[in-house]
Amino acid sequence: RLISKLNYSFNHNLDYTPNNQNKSIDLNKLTGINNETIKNLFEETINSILNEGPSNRLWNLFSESNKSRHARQSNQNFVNVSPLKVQALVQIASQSSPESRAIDAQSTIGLSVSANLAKRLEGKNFDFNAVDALAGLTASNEFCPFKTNINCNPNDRFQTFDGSCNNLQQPWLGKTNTPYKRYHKPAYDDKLNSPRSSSVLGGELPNPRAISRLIMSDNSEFDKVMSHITPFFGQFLAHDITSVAISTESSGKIVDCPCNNGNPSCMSINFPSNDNALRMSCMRFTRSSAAFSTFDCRLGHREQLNLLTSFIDGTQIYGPSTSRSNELRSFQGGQLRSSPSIVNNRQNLPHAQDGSCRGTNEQVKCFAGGEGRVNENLGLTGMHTLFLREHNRIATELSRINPQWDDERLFSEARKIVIGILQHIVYHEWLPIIIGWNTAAMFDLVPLNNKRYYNGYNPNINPSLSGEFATAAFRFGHTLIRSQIKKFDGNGRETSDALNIFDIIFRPAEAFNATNGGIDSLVLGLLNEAASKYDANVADALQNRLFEVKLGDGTVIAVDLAATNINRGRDHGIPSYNTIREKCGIKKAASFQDLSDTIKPEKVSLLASVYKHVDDIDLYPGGLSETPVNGGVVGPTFACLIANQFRDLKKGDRFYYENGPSSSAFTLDQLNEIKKVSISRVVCNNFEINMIQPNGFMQPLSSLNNAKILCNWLPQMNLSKWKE
Ligand code: HEM
Ligand SMILES: [Ca+2]
Repeated sequence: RLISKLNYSFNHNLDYTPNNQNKSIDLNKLTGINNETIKNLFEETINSILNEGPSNRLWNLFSESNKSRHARQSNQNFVNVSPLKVQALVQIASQSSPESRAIDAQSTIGLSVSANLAKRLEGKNFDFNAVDALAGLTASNEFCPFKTNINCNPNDRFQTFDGSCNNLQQPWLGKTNTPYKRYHKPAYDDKLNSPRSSSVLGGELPNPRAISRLIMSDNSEFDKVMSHITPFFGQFLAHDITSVAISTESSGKIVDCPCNNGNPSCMSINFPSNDNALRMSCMRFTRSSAAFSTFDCRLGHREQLNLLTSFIDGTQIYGPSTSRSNELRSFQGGQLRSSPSIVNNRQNLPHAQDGSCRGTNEQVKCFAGGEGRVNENLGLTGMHTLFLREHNRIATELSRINPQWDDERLFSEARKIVIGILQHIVYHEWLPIIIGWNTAAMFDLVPLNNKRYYNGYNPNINPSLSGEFATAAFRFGHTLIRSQIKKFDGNGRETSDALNIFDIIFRPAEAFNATNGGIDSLVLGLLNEAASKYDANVADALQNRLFEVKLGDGTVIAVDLAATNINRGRDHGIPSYNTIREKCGIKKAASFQDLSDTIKPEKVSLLASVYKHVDDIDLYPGGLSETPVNGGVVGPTFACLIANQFRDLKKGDRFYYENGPSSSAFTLDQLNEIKKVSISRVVCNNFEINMIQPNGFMQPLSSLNNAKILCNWLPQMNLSKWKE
C-alpha cells in the first residue's frame, strides 16, 4: 500500500561534511606525505599545464599570471556577465566570470593532485580509505581560491549583492562563486572525480536518453489544483539561488563537446540507434566545472560551483554583484531601467544589447535582467517583468512618502522591501503548495501569523545549495510545464490562440505583439490555466526540441532536457534514488517491489524495465516517479530535499525578512505590511486586471474555494509605515 498519502517524519539533519576526524589518520607519520609534498605536486601539475601550451584549456589562465604560477582570481566584483548565447546544443550557463574560471582552474589542479595522492596510497595495506584520508590534507594558501579576506560591517542595513557578509562568522557562506554542499557523500565511480556510470551489478548504467524516452515522454496530463504560474515562479526562484558553473575555455566559452571526443570536460550522450524522435547520433554535454569542496581547500572529491548567491535575495532581479546592479539601475528615483510596454503604459524589462535570442530585429529585442537566463522562456521573462514593475512602483511610492530620500536610499529600501515580498510569497504561498502544509510546518517553514519577530536565525547553518537539490529535486518544475500557454486579457477572457512553448523559448517576439496583448496576456494566461501534472513526463518541446537548430546540411540538432538532468546528476556524482530515499528516512528498497510504498505499481514496472537493479535508479527519474505527499505537489524524497534546503535558506539567512530586532530588520509595523502581500496582489498592482483568484498558485475555481474576486478585496501593503 502507498504510504505517500501519510505524513512522513523526514530526517532533519542531512549535511554531509567530508572529514577523517574520527579516524585521526596521521598521513605524514604513515606515508611521509607532508605539506611540502603537496606543494610540489601543485607546482608540478601547473608546470605540466604550462608545458602543454594552449591546447590545455587552463593554459591561458596560468600563463597570464605565471609570475605567481597559479591562476589569480579577480577579487573584484566579477560581472559584466557576458549575455547568454544560445550556443547550439550547449547547455545554457555561460555565466562564468574571471573569478569562477580561476576557481575552476585551481580546483581542477587540486583534483589532479588528489588523484595522484590517492594512487600513492592505494594498494598499501592501510586500514583506511585513501579518498577519505585525503580530506585531512589541504592545499596551501597560494593554491586555494577562498583565502582572500572579506571585511564586513556588522551594522550594514542592506545586504551585499554578492551575498558576502550575510554570515558574519564565515563571510563566504552563501556568496556567489562558492561550492555546493551535499546532503550525502558523493557517488563518483572513483570516489573522486569520475561520473557515476556503473550498475551495482556491473556494466553500465542505462543510457540517459533511453531512460528519458522510455519513462519521461510527454503524456499531456494536467494538475487539478495548481495553476501554470506556479512552475514559472519556481523557475524564477531557482534563478535566484542556483546556477551551476559549466567548464569553460579560458576565454569564457563553454567547452564544446561533440560526439565521443576524449576531452575530460565532456560527457556527451550517445543516442540509441532506434531513436526516431530525434535523429541524432549523440547529444552534446559539457561537465560542470570543478571546485574545492571547502573554503580551506581540503583535497578530495570534485565539487561544483554556484555562480549565484544561495540566499533568496533577488539575485535574478538585481544581479549578483554591485557592478551588475549598477548596469541595471537608472540612478533616478531609485528605479531599475526599463523599456516601455507596447500594450499599455506600464514597463517592460530593458532591452539587451546582445542578440542571443531567436527572431530578433530592429523592433524585437532580447531582454536584460539580473540573471543571464531571463530570456530562456517568456513565462519566466513575465515573472521578471512582474517584479521589475513592483520594484519601480514601490520606489515611486516611497519617493512620494519620503521626498527627502535620494536615489540610493530609494533604490536600497525598495530592493529590501521587494526581497521581503519575495521571501514572504515563497514561504507563505508557494512552498506550502509544493511540499504540503504539514511538511512545511514540520520544518518550521511557515511564517508567523502574529506580530512578532522570528528568532530562529542560526549562523552555524550552512545556507549553500546542495547538489542533490540543484541537480534533481528542484528540477521537478520541468515536468509541470505544458506544451502550450494560453493568452488572457484583464477581463478573464482568452484572447488568441495558445502559444507553443517551443515558440517562446529564447524567442521574445510575442512580448512585442501588441494585437495579442504582449507579455501581459501571457502572464494572465498562466494564472488561468492548469499546470501539467507532477510525474516523470516532460513536454515534447523540452524532450525533443530544446534549443533546436537546423544546420547547413539540413540536420537538426537539439537537447533533451530530461536526459540532460539525468546526465548532470551523474556528472556531479549524485547518489542513486534509493540512497537519498534512505537518507531522508524512508525505508531503503531491497527490490523493485519494495518501491511500491512510494511509487505506483505501473511506474515501478517502468523503472524495472529500464534499470537492472533498484540501487541503479537515478535520483531525478526516481523522485519524479513518486506519488505526491499529502497536500503537496512533489513526492516524499523531493519534499524532504526541498524542505531541508528551504529550512537552511531560512535559518541560515541573517537578512531573512522576519528576523529582528536589529539594525537591518524591518520594524514590526513594516513587517506586518509585508505579510499582507500575495502573488495575486503583486499581479493586481502591476497588470491591467480587475479580478483575480485570491491564491494565484491555484486555479481560479470555486470548487477550490478560490473563485476570482475584485483586486480591491485583496489586502494591500501600506508604505506609509516607511515614512521617516
Ligand atoms: C520552459 C521551461 C524551462 C526550460 C526550457 C528549462 C531549461 C533548463 C536547462 C537547459 C537547464 C540546464 C540543464 C543542464 O545543463 O544541467 C535547466 C536547469 C534547471 N532548471 Fe530548468 N527549465 C525550465 C523550467 C524550469 C522550472 C519550471 C523549474 C523549477 C520549478 C526549473 C528548475 C531548474 C533548476 C533548479 C535547474 C538547475 C539550475 C542550475 O543549478 O544551474 N526549470 N533548466
Ligand atoms: Ca540569491
